[in-house]
Amino acid sequence: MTTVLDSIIAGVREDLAERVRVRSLASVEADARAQAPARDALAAFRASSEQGRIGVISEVKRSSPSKGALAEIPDPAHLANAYADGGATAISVLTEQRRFGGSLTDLDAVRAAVDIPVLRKDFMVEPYQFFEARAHGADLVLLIVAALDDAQLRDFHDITRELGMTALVEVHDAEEAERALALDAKLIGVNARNLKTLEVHPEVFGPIAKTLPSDVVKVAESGISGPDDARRYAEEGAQALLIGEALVKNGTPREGLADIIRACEGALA
Ligand SMILES: O=P(O)(O)OC[C@@H](O)[C@@H](O)c1c[nH]c2ccccc12
Repeated sequence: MTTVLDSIIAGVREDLAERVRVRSLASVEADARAQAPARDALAAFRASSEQGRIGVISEVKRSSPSKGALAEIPDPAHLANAYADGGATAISVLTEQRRFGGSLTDLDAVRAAVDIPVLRKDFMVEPYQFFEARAHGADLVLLIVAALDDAQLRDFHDITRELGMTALVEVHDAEEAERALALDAKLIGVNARNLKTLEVHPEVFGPIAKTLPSDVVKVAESGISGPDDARRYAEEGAQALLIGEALVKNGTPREGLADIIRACEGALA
């Protein structure tokens, strides 16, 4: 059966083939290696949680396969500044075009606007994309365990680290969490949205988080609609949250984000 994830990845591969045709791997890799060093995102998350403060990865996302159009975001740099001012630890920029309305141009704009770590959020299926991410100034990339086999996971995790970036390794269940731990991943996201069905199941976070070692930064992802959901995740062991929709649809994202962070005070496990 073809899942949503499969069909997204088919589109990502087509778009990628076009970029590879225009620009060689060697050229992108040279550009990646010429960048200033990536920011240490893991240190930023750890510092935040040591201060008893929830980390937030605030997302720049125009649309999604589950919700359709969310927000126009004519000026991603402006939104990124609001996120940074509101206390974001990092900013996630969707670069997938067909379903999420993102681009590498958005990544460039956000990178130029803020100093905090930036995540290139895409469906990473070829080494080329990792060099591309670094060439565009990304500090973090996403590795979706459900989309990759163990050999790919290891290879891509190695490339990520070799380029000085941090991988946010995304899991949906206990078995995927095991595969993430086998990589020695230190930043693990539990996505409450099943990428095969697009349903959100917030109850998956707590039990998986409990099985993760204490040196792993645990990120709760998807469906966080506001301060109450955020606080619940903090109480269940989240050190960081990944929030898209609720922030892009908030007319005052800086304040919305600050409210979420405030709501988690005193709740971190
Ligand atoms: O907009 P939300 O429900 O706050 O979700 C954000 C984020 O978790 C979601 O965009 C996401 C999580 N993992 C992904 C993988 C690919 C694309 C998108 C995602």
